[in-house]
Amino acid sequence: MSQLSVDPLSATPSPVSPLIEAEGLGLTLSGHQILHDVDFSLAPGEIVTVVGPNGSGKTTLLRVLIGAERPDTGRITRAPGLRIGYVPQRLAVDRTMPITVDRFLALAGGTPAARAGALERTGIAGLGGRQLAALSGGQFQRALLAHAVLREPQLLVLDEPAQGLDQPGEARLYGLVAELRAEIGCAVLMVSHDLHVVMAASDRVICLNGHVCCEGTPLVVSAAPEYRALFGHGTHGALALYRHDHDHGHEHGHEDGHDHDHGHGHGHHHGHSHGHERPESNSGPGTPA
Ligand SMILES: Nc1ncnc2c1ncn2[C@@H]1O[C@H](COP(=O)(O)OP(=O)(O)OP(=O)(O)O)[C@@H](O)[C@H]1O
Repeated sequence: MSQLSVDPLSATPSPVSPLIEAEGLGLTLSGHQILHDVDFSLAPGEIVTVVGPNGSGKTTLLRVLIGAERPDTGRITRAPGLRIGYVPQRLAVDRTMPITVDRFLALAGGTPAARAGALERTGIAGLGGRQLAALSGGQFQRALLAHAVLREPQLLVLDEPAQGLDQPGEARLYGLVAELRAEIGCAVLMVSHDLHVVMAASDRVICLNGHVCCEGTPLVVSAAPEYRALFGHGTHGALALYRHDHDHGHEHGHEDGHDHDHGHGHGHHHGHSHGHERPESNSGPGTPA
């Protein structure tokens, strides 16, 4: 479906320029090709989730798209002055270095009122004086979100924002992400391993395995052969794959009770039949506003 805006002067619908548009992205690190031939486009207000096996390049793609990593090939166009709020995959807080939530937010700038507003928005009002290292997992992820929304971003980039949370906590966090999108009007680009969440909260899903295996609405992707080759059949595929891979050597206390799918799908499927279901406004070259 194409995204249109109405020009108040002419009252004629006009296509909305993408926030980020990229073509033919490729990146090799330490002699390993991490990404190749990746095309990408993100419209204002859209929620796009990247799924893929461990090591498939999801974090790297996010870093390339926000400009933290330079691709070897391809081109990226970002809307001029694009304000991005970023929650990285890992942020370790050293308990020996005390820092309160409010001081942490202050690192991103903003007035005390703006910081209080960000805490309010993310459901942790009143925790500003708490030590960052003393927060629960869910509170910590919310503090990271508060940091990311402080400057009213046009784009929120979230790399597994619900990691370490139990299922209800995960559902609440993604509910919050949807609320923030509605309130701020920002687009959201995130990495997630939870297909249920993807189905509920995303406008579009990109299945990545070094390249874009398939993309489209959650329903289209979950039925795509490329997706199923990676994650297996049924809605538990993605979750089970992730849980299994992360079950050894990590202390995820909440994982008991989940089915473990030992059919890894690590024979990475490189068939290129793109089940693309792109919004029309994303398919052509555009000059971002
Ligand atoms: N700076 C680097 N130098 C060399 N290899 C790297 C570097 N960064 C990432 N890689 C490799 O690139 C591959 C993709 O990593 P990336 O973190 O993007 O995957 P991912 O899909 O986000 O994985 P996960 O689901 O486990 O978080 C991995 O094999 C990783 O070891």
